[in-house]
Amino acid sequence: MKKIPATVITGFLGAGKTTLIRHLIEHAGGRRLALIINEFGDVGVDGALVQGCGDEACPDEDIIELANGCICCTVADDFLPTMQKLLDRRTPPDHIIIETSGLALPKPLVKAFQWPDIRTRSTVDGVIALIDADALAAGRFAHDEAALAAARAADPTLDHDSPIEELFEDQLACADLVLLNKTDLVAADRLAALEQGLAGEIRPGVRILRTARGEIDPAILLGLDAGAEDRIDDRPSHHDGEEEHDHDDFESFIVDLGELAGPEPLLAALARSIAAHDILRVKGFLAIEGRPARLVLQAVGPRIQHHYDRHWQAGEPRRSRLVVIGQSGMDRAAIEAALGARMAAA
Ligand SMILES: Nc1nc2c(ncn2[C@@H]2O[C@H](COP(=O)(O)OP(=O)(O)OP(=O)(O)O)[C@@H](O)[C@H]2O)c(=O)[nH]1
Repeated sequence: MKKIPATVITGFLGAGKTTLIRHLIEHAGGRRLALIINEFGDVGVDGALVQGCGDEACPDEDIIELANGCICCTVADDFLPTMQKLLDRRTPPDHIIIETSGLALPKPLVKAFQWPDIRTRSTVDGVIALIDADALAAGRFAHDEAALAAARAADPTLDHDSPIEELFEDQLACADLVLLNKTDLVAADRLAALEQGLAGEIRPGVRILRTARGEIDPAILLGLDAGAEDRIDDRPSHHDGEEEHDHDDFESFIVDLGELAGPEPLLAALARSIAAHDILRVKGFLAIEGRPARLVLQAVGPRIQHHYDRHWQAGEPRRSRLVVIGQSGMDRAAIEAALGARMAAA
């Protein structure tokens, strides 16, 4: 029996994983894809963005959201049963795409494919790591020596490097292919320097390709035939030997804003909040008075983007909700107040 190939898409918060997957679906070339989408926040924004794109390659029932925290920590409870159900289907998909949350370690997920019931029926075709070239060029993955020294002084038991840098390195070390994405935002000579830097973090033989908006021929991404679960020990991780790890370094919350008269005041407040607090990623949908369509809002670091994607549907509550993800200890109350959040009691 032919094993069903599965591709793991990893990459830090906002690197462009969902955008890449949308492109993949739109250019699937007759393959029937199933998607497993994992998010750190409690609101399934990525699933909602991919759902309803109306593509035959990926009907809505083939898009499965795992929103209960990072997939690397919920493998047994969420991921394995989901895979089993997909593989048990009378007509299983041709290829499974797994989008991990931006904070997930890919290795435990690859390891899950060693589980006997999965191993006989599916294989990891490849781990693809997306890198946000803009964020990398801005030094957002490199550790800040001064901040690390201060954190160590405050907590002498601190046994790891910057959590963002560790994640970044883990995701790269597990990859079979690296996509240096968002190349539209970075000059070509800078990109060459970034590639040189990345070369030291990846396994021998792994290629780095440049992409913008995840536009790449699916034939390059799918069919790597890596069988990654069979060579798991080749993929070093900062968390090797640990029974469990946690994501205590990061946290997320939802800001509920109701319907807005217009987006501008919120966009301005958000820009100020991102500059003032340890916010890494914001995403969600806004309802704007007099507008039949929902406004998608995305912020990755200081860069905020928004566009109307589709009409609010009948019965769908017109409300604005944002997921805010950042470093633990963010001043949630101050951020909520700045954004004008509706408090639960209001
Ligand atoms: N300029 C530019 N923007 C991009 C590119 N790829 C993605 N984006 C934008 O970056 C933002 C985040 O993209 P997503 O595809 O949602 O990123 P993600 O990795 O799925 O995000 P998380 O799931 O939150 O980790 C969105 O506003 C995208 O439109 C790119 O190549 N260039």
